[in-house]
Amino acid sequence: MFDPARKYPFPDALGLDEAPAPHALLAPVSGLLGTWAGRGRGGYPTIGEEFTYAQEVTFSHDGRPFLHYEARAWLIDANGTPLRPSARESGWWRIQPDGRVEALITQPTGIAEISVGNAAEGVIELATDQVALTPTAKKVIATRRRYTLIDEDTLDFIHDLAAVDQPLQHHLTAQLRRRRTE
Ligand code: HEM
Repeated sequence: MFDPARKYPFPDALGLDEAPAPHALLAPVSGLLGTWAGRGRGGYPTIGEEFTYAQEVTFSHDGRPFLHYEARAWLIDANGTPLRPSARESGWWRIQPDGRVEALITQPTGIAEISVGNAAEGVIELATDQVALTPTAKKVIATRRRYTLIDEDTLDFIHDLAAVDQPLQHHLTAQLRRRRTE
């Protein structure tokens, strides 16, 4: 009989050594699998002073040719003390046989991005193909992201933003380190 309380029988894997095995199409992004944490700096012409933030990012899969992506950030002061929650987002990165990536990413600020790009040799580049906004969301026109695996434990991230009548330009730069469980 169907038991609704039963645990989901197909949990996500966070690493290559976990079941299920990653789908072959995930090869160009398999180095991202796992949980990453680190710090970044950000700014934008409309928001005054630059800010420093901490961030945690997780990429997982369930054996099919897409990644589940989840990220949350919080602002910190010069000592690293948390100040307040900041951006959160989650989504799906669909990997195509030629290394193209189609990403769907949503944010609680009323922004949904459809981004397309490419994954090759540890670099994943994504740029928005479409942005959908809820009626009260800030006017985001485009974003551009680049994730660079510096080594197996280090992930650099940059994020450019065209929004609130500003041209595409830097919003965020971060360096994340792989979080190991042992
Ligand atoms: C690590 C991720 C991010 C952090 C830490 C961050 C941080 C910030 C901060 C601190 C502000 C100033 C407003 C405030 O104090 O809350 C801001 C504004 C903004 N951010 Fe981000 N952000 C992140 C990701 C994003 C993403 C992914 C987008 C868009 C897709 C985005 C779009 C915007 C926009 C449109 C504004 C408003 C600018 C304005 O109204 O002048 N941010 N962000």
